[in-house]
Amino acid sequence: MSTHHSDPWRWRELVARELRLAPAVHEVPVREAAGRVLASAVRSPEDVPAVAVSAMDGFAVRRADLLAPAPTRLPVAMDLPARLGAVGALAPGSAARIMTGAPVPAGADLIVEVEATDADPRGAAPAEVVLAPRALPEPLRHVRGPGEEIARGAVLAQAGDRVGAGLIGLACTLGIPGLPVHGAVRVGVVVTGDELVGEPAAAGADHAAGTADEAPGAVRESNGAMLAAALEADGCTVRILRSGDEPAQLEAVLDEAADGADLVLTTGGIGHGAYDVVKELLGPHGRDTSRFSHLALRPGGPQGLGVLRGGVPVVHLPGTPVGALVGLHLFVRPLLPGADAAPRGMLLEDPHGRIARSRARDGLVVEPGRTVHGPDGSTRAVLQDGRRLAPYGRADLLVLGGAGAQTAQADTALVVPL
Ligand SMILES: Nc1nc2c(c(=O)[nH]1)N[C@H]1C(S)=C(S)[C@@H](COP(=O)(O)OP(=O)(O)OC[C@H]3O[C@@H](n4cnc5c(N)ncnc54)[C@H](O)[C@@H]3O)O[C@H]1N2
Ligand code: MOO
Repeated sequence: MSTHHSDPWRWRELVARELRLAPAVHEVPVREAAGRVLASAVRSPEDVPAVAVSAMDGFAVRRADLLAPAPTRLPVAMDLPARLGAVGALAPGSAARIMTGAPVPAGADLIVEVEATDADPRGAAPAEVVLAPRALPEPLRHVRGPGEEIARGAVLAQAGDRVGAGLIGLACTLGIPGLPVHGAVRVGVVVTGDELVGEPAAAGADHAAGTADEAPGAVRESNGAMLAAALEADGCTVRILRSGDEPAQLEAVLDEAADGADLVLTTGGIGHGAYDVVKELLGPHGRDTSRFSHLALRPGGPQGLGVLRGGVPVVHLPGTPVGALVGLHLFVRPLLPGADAAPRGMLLEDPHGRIARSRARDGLVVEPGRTVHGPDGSTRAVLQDGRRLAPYGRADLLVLGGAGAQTAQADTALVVPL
């Protein structure tokens, strides 16, 4: 790969900087927010607990009344279950039987757990109790103060977090009725090429079986369904459209794709040939609204980005299916709210040393890998055998090699989950 090719990491930054997706934001009822991506941070509207409550079943007392370590006999003046209703003050020289979660009466400053008394934990409250803690408890022992669990204003989750069961429980605890989540990112995928045959693969459609033999040079369209599968896994909704290699046709198809979309992707037509329709229409000799580059990246070298009519961002991916898939994962997924696209280090099993050898090359070299969990608790990326497309049948990782993916440990590679 020659050195004039641009750095893929810088391209990734450029795409993220220039193309901002603005998917709709909805406030949805808490139960419907599960699995969606937060559009803004969620803060606690109140203190939890709202007032001081007991953390133990036992007796609320005034510390000054305890003779500990000697036992103390006190009359039981109140019985406080964890129920609704106002709680009066505790008279000096008396105890209140109290249950876990019940508000601590004014005047009481600690709880003696029932195990440290002579009281029967069941049945009616006794008239008197002997309190025998081993030592004099610290002030506020077993009292949970206001805001001790959750302080009012505390950030419970950040924008971009996926809503999980924990946040749903918190929202219910706090009486938060709805959460602000992103609507699905609507993506128009435009596949280009006069050689493509078969119906564009609508979700659930029986995909174009047998049609490739109908004409010499025909290629079954596969990028649409492949990219849609990856995008839908990130919660996007996808429309697949097709264009031939005529700029006028592509122009009309792009207008249609951009209508109601947050993002448009194209595949094909960005190489160095005579019929590169995407480049011809949108590049410097056409509308000049997209820029194109050949990155030091294999596969997926040719890439582009721009803005369509109506301000809709567009990413141009190469036509080769593996190049398009790599481009999607490296450059498009980082734009999608909640997508898990960050490269991470993983132990690598590479029996033929392909990644190690690739490190002599510029930029990034991408190979398909599969996650394997060892009996020793280790997780490893195992490189899949085969050329180009075939090993992607079982791949769940992109394994990054080349000089642009050096890691500190030789047995570790950067991977991106597929
Ligand atoms: N002179 C040079 N030629 C090429 C270079 C180069 O550096 N110098 N780079 C090569 C690389 S790398 C790639 S990748 C391709 C990119 O070209 P395009 O993005 O214009 O892709 P197409 O030519 O349209 O298609 C390439 C290949 O993929 C098949 N294809 C396209 N779309 C689909 C689809 N939707 N489903 C299935 N298959 C598809 C298409 O039939 C071609 O076989 O440029 C190289 N050339
Ligand atoms: O960059 Mo291309 O054919 O290697 O996808």
